[in-house]
Amino acid sequence: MIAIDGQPILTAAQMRAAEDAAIAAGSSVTALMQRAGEGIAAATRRLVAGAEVLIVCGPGNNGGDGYVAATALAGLGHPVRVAASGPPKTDAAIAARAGWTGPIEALTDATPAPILLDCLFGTGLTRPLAPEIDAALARLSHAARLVIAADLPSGTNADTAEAPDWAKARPAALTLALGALKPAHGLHPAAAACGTIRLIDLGIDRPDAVTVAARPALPQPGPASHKYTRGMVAIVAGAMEGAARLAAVAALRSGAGYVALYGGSGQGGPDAIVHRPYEPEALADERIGAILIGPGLGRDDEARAHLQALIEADTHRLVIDGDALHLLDPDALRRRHNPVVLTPHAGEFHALFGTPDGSLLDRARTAAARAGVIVVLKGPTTIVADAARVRIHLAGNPWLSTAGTGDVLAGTIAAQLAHPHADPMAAADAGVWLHARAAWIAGKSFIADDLANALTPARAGA
Ligand SMILES: NC(=O)C1=CN([C@@H]2O[C@H](COP(=O)(O)OP(=O)(O)OC[C@H]3O[C@@H](n4cnc5c(N)ncnc54)[C@H](O)[C@@H]3O)[C@@H](O)[C@H]2O)[C@@H](O)CC1
Ligand SMILES: Nc1ncnc2c1ncn2[C@@H]1O[C@H](COP(=O)(O)OP(=O)(O)O)[C@@H](O)[C@H]1O
Ligand SMILES: [K+]
Repeated sequence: MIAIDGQPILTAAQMRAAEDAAIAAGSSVTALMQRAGEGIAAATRRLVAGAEVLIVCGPGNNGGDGYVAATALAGLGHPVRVAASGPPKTDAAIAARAGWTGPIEALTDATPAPILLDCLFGTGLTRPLAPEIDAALARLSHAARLVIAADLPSGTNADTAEAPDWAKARPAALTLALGALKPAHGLHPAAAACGTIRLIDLGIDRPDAVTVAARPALPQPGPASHKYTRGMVAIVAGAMEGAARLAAVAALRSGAGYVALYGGSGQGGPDAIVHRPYEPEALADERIGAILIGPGLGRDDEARAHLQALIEADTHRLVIDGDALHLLDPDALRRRHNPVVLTPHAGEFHALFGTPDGSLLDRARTAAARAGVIVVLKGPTTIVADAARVRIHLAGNPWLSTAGTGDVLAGTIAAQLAHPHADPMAAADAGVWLHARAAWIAGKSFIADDLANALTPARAGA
């Protein structure tokens, strides 16, 4: 059982292909199932302190994992019962079922136990749960002290992240992803139904274009550093200066060496922020590493002109956020040479790109490919994508749902992007990671100013 940072995420079809490749290379479904079932048994035993476990088994290989886990737990003297929705149908599950010598109850009248181990369906789900199965899981999960899901809470669609009613009402305490994570482990509503997620590694080779974000490697200042080598951020201020100031504080506290606000009243905020009048020539300064436009910019003609000038000048890396996303033609970005990061929330993303096919992960990647940019699609799970890669961030928390936290994120990303030689995708990733870390440091009921301030300890600990 291992932590999920940096781990690949595979769709159900990719998982089947990876499993087929492992089998072609000499493994077998039975061997993989043995490893999965034993891993589930070991993780369960560690968590439940001797309490009785009811394992519910379905007809496919998820059920097969359950029979292996039941046999392993019983072999260790752990109290365990098994209930099934019907007979096993795959060869490996039939063999696993044959290894279990205890009784098998019918799912619909099984008596509950303190621990429910859910092995009914995993990635092979082909249709929503029948009402009597959902009802049985609702009854057994409510009566249990703890629910553990094998691979996914049964009834979850691995790719779209739709979740069944029983699991939305009674999330698992622990979900053990088998072989690799699936999109549903990261995307809501399914992610909330999974509880804590851990991986049981089955030794299968997996593509890594889509992964859970890992802890970033952040540059540290050295003896030769000065303010420009740490990265200079320019922020275009507009109608609501407070938003641009929040972004400026965030940029400074997350590692930028120099932050200047262009335009606005020239006042307010910490003295470390430099105020300058808005002049296109000033923004051509070669020492600027990245320019942020959008927080509090307004949506009038002046704002539109400022955005257009920056996009056309193509002299610097850009972060485009907030109001600027409402003024943007994403297709115009394709002509640019310097990297661009867009930071839309779901509504802004929809207004910019409509609803491309597929899961949120596919949509973010499709949009990034269309505009030739890096997309940071913000939400309870934040997705960072370029045309080829997707990183998902699960570490934020719901206290971030307060005004101004998006401005803080934009400034944090701009600071990472401004660092000389920063890889743009890694910079966007690092920004989201630092922002989430700051949210945990800021505690509960924080305001965006507290979050920006918490970036100092977040950056210090990274
Ligand atoms: N991918 C891998 O490398 C491994 C996968 N394993 C397990 O295998 C699982 C996938 O196994 P399967 O492909 O057999 O699929 P599942 O065991 O998830 O379920 C498929 C079975 O359920 C039936 N079914 C699907 N939706 C249903 C519904 N709504 N109501 C009633 N019946 C329904 C199908 O007809 C089929 O018989 C994984 O989730 C994992 O638990 C492990 O055993 C070993 C390694
Ligand atoms: N329920 C939530 N759980 C986790 N993160 C959230 C949640 N709601 C919002 N966030 C995060 O808070 C930030 C909000 O940004 P945004 O929507 O632009 O707000 P604003 O424009 O008010 O600053 C994003 O980083 C988003 O991922
Ligand atoms: K399951």
